[in-house]
Amino acid sequence: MNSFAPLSGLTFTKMHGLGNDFVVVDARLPGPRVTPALAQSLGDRNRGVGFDQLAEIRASDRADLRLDFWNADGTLSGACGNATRCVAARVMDQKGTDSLRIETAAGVLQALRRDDGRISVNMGPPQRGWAEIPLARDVDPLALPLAGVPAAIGMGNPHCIHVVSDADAIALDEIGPLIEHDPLFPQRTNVEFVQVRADGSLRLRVWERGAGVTLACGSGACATAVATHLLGLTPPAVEIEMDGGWLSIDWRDDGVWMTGPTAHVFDGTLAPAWIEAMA
Ligand SMILES: N[C@H](CCC[C@H](N)C(=O)O)C(=O)O
Repeated sequence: MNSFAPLSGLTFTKMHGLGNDFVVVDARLPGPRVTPALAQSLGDRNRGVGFDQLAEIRASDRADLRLDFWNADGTLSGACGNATRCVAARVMDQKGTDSLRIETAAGVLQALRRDDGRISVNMGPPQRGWAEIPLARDVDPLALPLAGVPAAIGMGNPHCIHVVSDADAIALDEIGPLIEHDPLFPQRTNVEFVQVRADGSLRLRVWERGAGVTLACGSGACATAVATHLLGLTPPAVEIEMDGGWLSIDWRDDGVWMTGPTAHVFDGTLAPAWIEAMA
C-alpha cells in the first residue's frame, strides 16, 4: 500500500510540523501534475483544502524521492523544512527505516528519525552571498539598507531576519508583506522577527513568502539561527520557539540541521466535481 495516494485518485495526505501545515500529493503515480492554478485552488482554506505549502513527491535518480514545494499563492519555493520533515517521517514509517535522502531544488537533503521520535533534516549550507540569497544588488547581507538593519540568509529560499527586543510586539500582518515585496529581494522574501531571550533561546515569528503568517517555518528557523550566530548573538546550536512550538537548530560543518515533531492529520478525498471545476 503506497503511503501517499495519487492526486489522480482524488486523494491527498494532510500533515503538519508545529502547525505549519501541508497537503502532500504523490505525482509519481498517474494523474495531473500540480500547476500554479491547482496549488492556489487546493490551498484556498474556504474553497479548497487549505495549506501553507503543497509538497509534491516525484521520482528521483539521485535520492529516495524528490520534493517540490508550492506556496498557497501558487508560487514555487526551493525549500520547505517542515514539509521535508513531514514527508520524511511518513516515508520512513512506510519503509521501516530511520534514514532517507530527499532531492530538492536546494540539493539532496538527509533526513533522520531520532530516538525520541522527532525528525531531523540537514537543510544543507546557508547561502550568504548577496547574489545567491538573492538580493538585487551588492550590499552587506548582515546589515541590509532597510528599517531595523535586518540580515539576509538563503536556505534554498530567501529570508530577511530582523533582531528585535520583543518579537510579539511586531505587527506582522502589516509589516510582513511590505518587506516580502521590497525591491531589494528580486524573488521576494520570507520575513522573520527574532528575539534573543536571556536563557539563550530564540522567540521567532515568521511572515512567509506566498503564504503569510505561519505557526512555524523550518527554513526560516535555520536562516535565523545562522544570522544570529553570524551576528555574534548565539552559538551555532540554538532552541527556537515559534507560535506552533519548538525547533532545535544546529549549524554544523556538514550543514544546518533542523529537528522537531511531525504529525499526520488525515488522508482526504477531493470531490470529482471539484476536480472537474478545476479543469
Ligand atoms: N514553511 C516552510 C518555508 C516555506 C518557504 C516559502 N514560503 C518560500 O520560501 O516561498 C519551511 O518550513 O521551511
